[in-house]
Amino acid sequence: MKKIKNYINGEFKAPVQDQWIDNYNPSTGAIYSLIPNSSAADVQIAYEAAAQAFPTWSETSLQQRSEILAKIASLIIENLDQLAQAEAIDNGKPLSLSTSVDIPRASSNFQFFANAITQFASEAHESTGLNAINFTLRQSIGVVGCISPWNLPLYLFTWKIAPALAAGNTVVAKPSEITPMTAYLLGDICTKAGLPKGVLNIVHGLGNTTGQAIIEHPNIKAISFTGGTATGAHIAKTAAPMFKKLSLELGGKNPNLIFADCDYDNMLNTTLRSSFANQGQICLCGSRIFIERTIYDKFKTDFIAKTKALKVGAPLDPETNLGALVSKSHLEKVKSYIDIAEEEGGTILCGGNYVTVNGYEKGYYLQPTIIEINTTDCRLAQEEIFGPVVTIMPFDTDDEALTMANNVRYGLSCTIWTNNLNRSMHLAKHIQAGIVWVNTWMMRDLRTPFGGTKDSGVGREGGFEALRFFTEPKNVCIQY
Ligand SMILES: NC(=O)C1=CN([C@@H]2O[C@H](COP(=O)(O)OP(=O)(O)OC[C@H]3O[C@@H](n4cnc5c(N)ncnc54)[C@H](O)[C@@H]3O)[C@@H](O)[C@H]2O)C=CC1
Ligand SMILES: O=C(O)/C=C/C=C(\O)C(=O)O
Repeated sequence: MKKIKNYINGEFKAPVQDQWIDNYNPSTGAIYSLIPNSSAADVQIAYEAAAQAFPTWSETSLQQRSEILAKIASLIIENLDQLAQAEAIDNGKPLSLSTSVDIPRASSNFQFFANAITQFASEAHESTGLNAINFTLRQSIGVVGCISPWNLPLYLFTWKIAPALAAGNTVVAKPSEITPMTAYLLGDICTKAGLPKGVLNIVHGLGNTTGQAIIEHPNIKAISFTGGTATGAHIAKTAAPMFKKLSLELGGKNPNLIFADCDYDNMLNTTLRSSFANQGQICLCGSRIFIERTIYDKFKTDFIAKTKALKVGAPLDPETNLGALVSKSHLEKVKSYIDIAEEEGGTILCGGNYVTVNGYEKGYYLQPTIIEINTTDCRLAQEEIFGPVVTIMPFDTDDEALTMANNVRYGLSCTIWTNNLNRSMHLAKHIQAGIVWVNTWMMRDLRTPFGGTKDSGVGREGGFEALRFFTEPKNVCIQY
């Protein structure tokens, strides 16, 4: 059985205690590799390698750092087929998606921050009348921790690592234990790109052992985390008394507000994607769909028809629209929400059942599911399901739509479908979310601030926000 190893100080290493975890292929339900369940001892070794590499890396010229990151970006593209296949097998997502989205974006993350760091500047303030000038240094923090989830494995792993490295930090990173493969393959790419030993250290293992050791480490001074809200709260509780810098990108329960005056065909096709892309396992998926009553019946009929036409299948089958869910326990969690639909007063309009895929009978497949609800005060409309399950409900007025959209503990993103400029401006201003899309979904410009409000997290990733997070400002005041 293939054994994935930790990547520490530029070398692949078995875990100190020789403890391993099974890694499942979600499309077949079979164990297909083993990964280290790294202990605090492994994290300490990774930390020491990172600490040793820090003085040199933080003083490496921006040009050199930028060239190495750009080289990683180009090697990811050279290895696109291998990485995309590995991601599809490890996560269960369609190969078409990992080939067109996940792996290209992982490359773009490195290329973007290779460029961004050469443009990052700090501020100066002249204290007029006092004969003084202030300038702000933005200094690398030191060793930082990056912890990422399983839904967009290499995409989100690199979204953290790239700015951390660009800003001159050295990194101890942990990918999700459920999808470790592409992070493992990244180690070799980093070596080939000439990233000096110890600058990036990848430690595999469970959240409550390996992850816990990273967040508790007294000298890892900043943590960038993406994952569930409960885990984010636990990290905040652990790290806050140690005064660590925290960036927490957490769950979402995003509203999709559809008005009668929208471009209907574009809305319908995009809503299908925002509902079921990656089996609905993206924190930005629009899982709560609210439709203006005058087009509700038409939308309902058309949306059901399009959803029924989606093919659930094996990730490597080019015809597949939805692959497998990431794990058996996650499949069961998502299904448990479908099972409470009736008692919550909901009606399952389509889907709702497991799918048996020929030749992949033990895989974790679920039909894309639409549930009609009549109140937003129910678990289906309040809790993050994080699967191919959406709710639909009509509204009559803009104010009602806004109230429904905001009636939730999360505040990550929102999509508004309308051709009325005033309406979109008004709603965008009053929606409680970190990201608002109008007449589009998941259109990403990596320069923009990315993150949520309320229980969707604290801090912003992306662009200079990420470089600010991964640096410590120091003001220098000179009187002349
Ligand atoms: N991007 C997002 O918004 C994501 C949201 N979720 C949500 O969270 C729910 C639970 O999914 P999980 O896989 O359990 O997510 P999780 O939040 O537990 O896992 C994310 C990462 O955090 C690590 N982790 C877990 N406990 C930790 C700890 N004590 N210290 C440090 N790191 C720790 C995990 O090993 C993984 O690398 C999902 O059903 C979904 O609703 C899950 C993944 C991504
Ligand atoms: O595009 C991005 O930067 C991020 C996308 C999705 C997530 O962060 C997520 O699903 O967690």
